[in-house]
Amino acid sequence: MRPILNSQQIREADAFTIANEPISSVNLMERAASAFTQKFLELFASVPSVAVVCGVGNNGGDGLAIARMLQGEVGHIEVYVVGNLEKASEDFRVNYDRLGERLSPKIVVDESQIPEFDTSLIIDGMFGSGLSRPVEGVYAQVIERINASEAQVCAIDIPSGLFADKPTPSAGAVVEATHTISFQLPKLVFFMPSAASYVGSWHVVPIGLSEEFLLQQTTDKWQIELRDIHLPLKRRFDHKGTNGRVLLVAGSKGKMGAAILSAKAALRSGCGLLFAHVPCCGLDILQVAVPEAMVEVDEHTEIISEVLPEEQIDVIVIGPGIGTGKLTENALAQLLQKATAPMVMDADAINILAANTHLLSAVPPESVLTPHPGEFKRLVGDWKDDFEKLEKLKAFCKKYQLNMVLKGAYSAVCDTKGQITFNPTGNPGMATGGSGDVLTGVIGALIGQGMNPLEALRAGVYIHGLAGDLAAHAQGYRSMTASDIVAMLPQAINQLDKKC
Ligand SMILES: NC(=O)C1=CN([C@@H]2O[C@H](COP(=O)(O)OP(=O)(O)OC[C@H]3O[C@@H](n4cnc5c(N)ncnc54)[C@H](O)[C@@H]3O)[C@@H](O)[C@H]2O)[C@@H](O)CC1
Ligand SMILES: Nc1ncnc2c1ncn2[C@@H]1O[C@H](COP(=O)(O)OP(=O)(O)O)[C@@H](O)[C@H]1O
Ligand SMILES: [K+]
Repeated sequence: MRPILNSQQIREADAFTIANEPISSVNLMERAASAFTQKFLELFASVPSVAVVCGVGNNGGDGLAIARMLQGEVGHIEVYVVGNLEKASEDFRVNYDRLGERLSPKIVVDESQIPEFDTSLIIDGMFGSGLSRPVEGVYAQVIERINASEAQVCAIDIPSGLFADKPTPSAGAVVEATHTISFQLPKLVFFMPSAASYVGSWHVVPIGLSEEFLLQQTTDKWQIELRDIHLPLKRRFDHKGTNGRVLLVAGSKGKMGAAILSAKAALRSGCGLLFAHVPCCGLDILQVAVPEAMVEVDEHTEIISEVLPEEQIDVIVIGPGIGTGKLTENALAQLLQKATAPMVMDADAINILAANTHLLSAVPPESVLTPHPGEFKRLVGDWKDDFEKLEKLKAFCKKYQLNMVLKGAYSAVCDTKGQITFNPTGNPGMATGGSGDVLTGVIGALIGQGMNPLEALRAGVYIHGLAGDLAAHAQGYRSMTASDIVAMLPQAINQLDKKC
């Protein structure tokens, strides 16, 4: 997993690398600028004109080095330095001197000197991880002008004005980048919905910071990587009884689709036997749609009113489409009394827990909850910003000793110790009804096959997002449906199996 470190730790990583590689600070800047330039040229095939806007710290130093490296690679280049040159950092000065006559920078210290920015692209190198307070004054005016321009904006390391690891006060100006090329590690704020319009699409480039130092750092936030996913092996003598016996409790009148999507997803994710408990009205529907499932029928015609857990069930998946009526609430409460297998609780099962929080202590250990932000809010109340949302996620998981995935772009998986891992796969095309039901089935099947629930959660969100990406590639973001995600599960899982 890729650690997500705070600004202080990244500064220390820079310093450790400089002292121990060893490499001079200005050569590390050269390496960073070169890594940025290479990625930039990959992203932007032909750039007629670019303005490089620099502060006087090391982010600005990067900007100067990048401007030098882009000579001959892009069309017209303009360089601006915002701020007082007397306060410039040492490495900024070295790069200032290296610029040469042709790129002679224009200095901006007051409003009258701010250009219109009519280039096709702007590189933002005003502030990076050294930002220590909200951006105001002439810096804020430059940012406003950048944001008002038609140009695409590519930020160096982080958009200027955005704090990497804490809320940015609304008073401070922030660059609205279309792209961000960041050094070595992603910043925590990149995973936050509220920062999306500033960060744009982001990319991380290695700059050779000491791996030894990075791995020693303490953090509770990580990003899932492909190499972290280890699917359960299929062995020659496996049989359906050893490949996971999953009980799916899902559906109600008018919402049998949720049960079908979860059931298909579980079967496509390798589960051996799928028992589906559905209301009477769902029997024919499910039998026809998913012939592989064994259906047990509730006494009630339209809803789930009583669930008797089968013997030898490895995992119980409950929630998609079940509704929150009193009888279903009772059925869940009874199930919680009897169940010993871990549970995957989604959708209305979470809504029932939120309305009856005394039930939370009865949830079997090692169970997982899969709320979207609306369901999560019902469980924990509102939050004032995305950082507080993550704190609430940690506190909830620790208090109830549950694993949880808070779904959305960069779904956050949290374990019982409060460690959070963000999932990088997935796309906005997945914001369509039924996508979450698919995820529930995938996670249930992986737990059923013997993965521990936390590993199953991480692998499940990764596979689900990858299948979503493949579906978007095949169908387009706008047209893809949850069924298309199910259809792409085999390809996604095959990709992971090939990597093993
Ligand atoms: N050797 C290194 O330390 C490396 C640093 N790198 C670059 O250096 C950046 C960090 O550089 P710095 O630490 O010099 O800091 P920045 O360049 O981010 O900021 C410059 C200075 O601006 C001042 N400042 C902060 N907030 C302000 C505000 N709101 N208004 C006005 N002034 C403000 C502070 O005194 C700060 O030190 C990274 O983001 C990255 O781009 C890279 O070149 C990699 C190597
Ligand atoms: N913009 C997005 N980027 C990546 N994944 C997304 C995005 N929007 C939704 N998803 C994923 O799609 C799923 C939606 O789940 P949910 O809201 O429960 O849908 P439903 O209740 O309709 O089944 C989640 O796994 C979520 O992470
Ligand atoms: K920047």
